[in-house]
Amino acid sequence: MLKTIDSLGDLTGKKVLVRSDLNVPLDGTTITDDGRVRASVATIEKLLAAGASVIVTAHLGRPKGEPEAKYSLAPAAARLAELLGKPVTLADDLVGPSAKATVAALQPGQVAMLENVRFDARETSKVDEEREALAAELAAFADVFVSDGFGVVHRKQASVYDIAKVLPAAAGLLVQKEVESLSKAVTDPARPYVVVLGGSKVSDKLGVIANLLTKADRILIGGGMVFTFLKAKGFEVGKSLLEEDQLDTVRGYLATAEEKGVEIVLPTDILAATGFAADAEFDVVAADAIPADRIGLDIGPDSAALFASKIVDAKTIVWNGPMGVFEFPAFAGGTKAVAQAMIDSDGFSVVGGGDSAAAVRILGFDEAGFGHISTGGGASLELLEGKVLPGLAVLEG
Ligand SMILES: Nc1ncnc2c1ncn2[C@@H]1O[C@H](COP(=O)(O)OP(=O)(O)O)[C@@H](O)[C@H]1O
Ligand SMILES: O=C(OP(=O)(O)O)[C@H](O)COP(=O)(O)O
Repeated sequence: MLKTIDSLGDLTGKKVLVRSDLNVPLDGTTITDDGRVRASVATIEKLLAAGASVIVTAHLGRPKGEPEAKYSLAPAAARLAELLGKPVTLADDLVGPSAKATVAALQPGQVAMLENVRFDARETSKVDEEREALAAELAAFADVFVSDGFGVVHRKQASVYDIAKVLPAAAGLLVQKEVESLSKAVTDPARPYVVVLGGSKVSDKLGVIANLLTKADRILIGGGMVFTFLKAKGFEVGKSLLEEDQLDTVRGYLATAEEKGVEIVLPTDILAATGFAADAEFDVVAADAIPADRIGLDIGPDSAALFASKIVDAKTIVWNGPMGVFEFPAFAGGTKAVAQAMIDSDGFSVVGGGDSAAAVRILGFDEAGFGHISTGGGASLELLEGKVLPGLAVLEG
C-alpha cells in the first residue's frame, strides 16, 4: 500500500516539498496544453487546506544538468498561480541562495516553486551518492515530502526516489488516482488486449515491448518508433527517426511475437516529408519505399484505417505516443484515427503520456470518451508491464 498524505499526521505549520510533473508542451513560453499543471492542483490545495506551506519541485524537458532559459519553469509557475488563485513564487535556482531565501520567507498557506530540478546534474546522476547529496539539500527545505509527479515515478532520480528516503514521505492524490485507475488494466485485462506505441522517446519505450509480448494480443507500432522496425525488416527509412543500435533487439521482438502468436501491426504507408516542418511537402509512400531524402512524419491513411480496425474490437486498449508529429496539422491524421477508434471501441481505454494526452485535447476529442487519461507515458507503460517503479516502491508503507 502506498502511504497517503493522511499518514503524515498534522501538517499545520509544516513545510511540504511536493514533487509534481509540470513537464508541459510549450510553444516558446506559451503552454499548449496545461493538463499536467491542472492535475497537480488537488494535492497542493489539500496541503494548503491542512495548514501547510508548499514548495513545488519539478522538471521541464531534458536540460543537460545546467540552467538553460528555455527550460525555465516560469510558464508552469504562472499557470499554477492562476489555477490556485494565489501567487506562486518561483526561485531563480534549485538549492542556491534564491531558493533558500524563498523557502525561508514562506508562510503557511503560501506556495513556492524551485527552478527546474534538472538544472542540477545530480538529479539524474547514476551515482547514488550524487543523487543523495542533492536529496539532502532539498530535504533541508521541508518537514515532509509528497510525491505527486506520476509521470516520473519510473525514474530513480533525486527528487523522486532519494528524497523519499530522507523525509517522511507519502503519495499525493494524483499518484494514488493513477495507480488505482491503471491497476484496472494491469490485473487480468479483458481481451483482445491491444497496445498502441508511438512517440519519439524510442529507446526509452522499446524496452516495454519485451514484457508486453507476454501480455498483449496485438501491438500496433506508429510514430517515431516505426522506423526502427521498418529498418529491422530491411527497408529504407530515409531521414526518419532511427535507433540504429536497437535493430537486433527489434528483430528479436519480431521473432518472439511470431513464436508467441502476438500480432505486431506495422504501418503499410507513411507520410514522407521533405523536412521536419509544419509546411513541409509530403507524399504518401509505401512503408517499404521511403525515399532516402525524406523523413516520415505520420502513418499514412491506409495504415490509419488498418490501426483503427485493430482497435475497435479490443476490450482493453493502452495507447502511448502520438502516431505522427500531430503538432503539425498535416501530420495529425494517424493520431486522430487512433484516438477516434479508442472512443468508438467499447473496451476499457487508457491514454498515457504528456504528449498523447495533450494530443487528445488539442485535437478536440472529449476526454470522457476514454477510460483513463494518464499524465505519464513511460510510467504508465512500465506499471502495465508489471515492473516495480522506484518512485512508487519508496512510498510503500
Ligand atoms: N514520425 C515521427 N518523427 C518524429 N517525432 C515524432 C514522430 N511521431 C511522433 N513524434 C513526436 O513524438 C512526440 C511525443 O513522444 P513521447 O514523449 O514519446 O510521447 P508521450 O509524451 O505521449 O509519452 C510528439 O511531440 C510527436 O511530435
Ligand atoms: O514527459 C514525461 O514522460 P512521458 O513522455 O513518458 O509521458 C515525464 O515528464 C518524464 O520525463 P522524462 O521522460 O524526461 O523523464
